[in-house]
Amino acid sequence: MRIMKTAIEMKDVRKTYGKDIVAIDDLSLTVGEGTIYALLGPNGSGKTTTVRVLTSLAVADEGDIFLFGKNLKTNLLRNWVGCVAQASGVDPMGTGRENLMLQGRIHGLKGKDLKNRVEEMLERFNLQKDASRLSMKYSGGMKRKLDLAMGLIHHPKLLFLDEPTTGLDPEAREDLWKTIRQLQTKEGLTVILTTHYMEEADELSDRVAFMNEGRIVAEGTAEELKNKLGGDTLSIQCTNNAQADRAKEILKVFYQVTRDEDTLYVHSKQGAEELPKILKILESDQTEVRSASVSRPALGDVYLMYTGRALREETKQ
Ligand SMILES: Nc1ncnc2c1ncn2[C@@H]1O[C@H](COP(=O)(O)OP(=O)(O)OP(=O)(O)O)[C@@H](O)[C@H]1O
Repeated sequence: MRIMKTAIEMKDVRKTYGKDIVAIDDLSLTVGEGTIYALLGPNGSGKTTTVRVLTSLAVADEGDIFLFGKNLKTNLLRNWVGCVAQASGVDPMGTGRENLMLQGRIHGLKGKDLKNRVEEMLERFNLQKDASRLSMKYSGGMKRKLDLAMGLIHHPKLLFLDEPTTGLDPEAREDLWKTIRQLQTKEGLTVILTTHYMEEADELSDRVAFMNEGRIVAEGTAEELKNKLGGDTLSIQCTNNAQADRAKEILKVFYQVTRDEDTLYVHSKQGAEELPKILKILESDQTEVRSASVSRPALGDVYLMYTGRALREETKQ
C-alpha cells in the first residue's frame, strides 16, 4: 500500500487582526502530497487568511504549520511555494517571455538555467507561438496560463491558486482544469485552490474543505460530503422572493429549509414521498409554486447546510 506523505499540516492555527477580528480559529487541516484541495466558504470565512499564513505572507498568532514535514516557524520554505493570486501578476506591457524572464530573475534564476526554464514553461503551457507578443493582447485563458507559468517558474512543490478560473468562459475554464490536473498527475504537484464555483471544487479537487467563521466545518471528498447529507434535495421554485420567504417560514417547522431568492431547498430522507405533502401544505397556504423537483444532493446543497448560504449569493457581493 502506498502511504501518502503530508504536504501541509496545520495544527490549531489562530490568526487575529487587531483586538476583535478572529480570521481563523483553531484551524487544523492535513493535505496529502499530490492532492488537489479546494477551500470553499462564504466571504470573510477565512480562506484568504489561511492561504496567507501558509504562504508566509502573514504570521499565525498560535498553532503550528508544517510543509512537507518542516515547521514554517523555524524554516524558510518560501521557495517550495508558488502562488497565483486572483489579480493577475502579468505585466501587460511585457511579452509572455519577458514576464517569465522577470519572474525567474526575482526567484534568483540566471543565465542558461533561466532561459531553459522559461522555454520549458512556454512549451508546457502552450504559449511558444505567442511568447513574443505583448501579453495585453492575450485572451483571458492565455493570461491565466501565463500566470500559472509564472507561479511555477521556480519549481515549487506546492501551488496556491486563488479563484483560478473566475472570469473565464466555460471552454477556457475546462482547458485550465485540464492543465491543473496534468500538473498534478505528471508533476506530482500539490494544489490548494479557493473557488466560488461549486462545480470546480466538485470536478477538479480530490478533497474539499468548507470554511465558516474561521473554522473548517466539513471536510472530505466531494462524494463523502454528499453522502453525509444523504437523502434528497427538493427544489421548490415559487413565483417570487416574498412567496418563497413565506413558504420557508411555514416549512421550516417540519423540514430543514434554505432559500436562495425565489427557490427553496428542502432536505429530506425520502424526497419523492415528501414532495406531494409539501406541495399540499403550500397549496393550503395559497403559496404559488412555479416548479418543483427532486434530486440527489449536490455539493452546493452540502455547502448550504453547513454555511446556511448559497455560494451563488457570495459571488454577487
Ligand atoms: N488585513 C486585514 N485587516 C483586518 N481584518 C482582516 C484583514 N484581512 C482579513 N480580515 C478579516 O478577517 C476575516 C477573514 O477574512 P478572509 O479574507 O480570510 O476571508 P475569505 O474567506 O478569504 O473571504 P473572501 O471570500 O471575501 O475573500 C474577515 O472578517 C475579514 O474582514
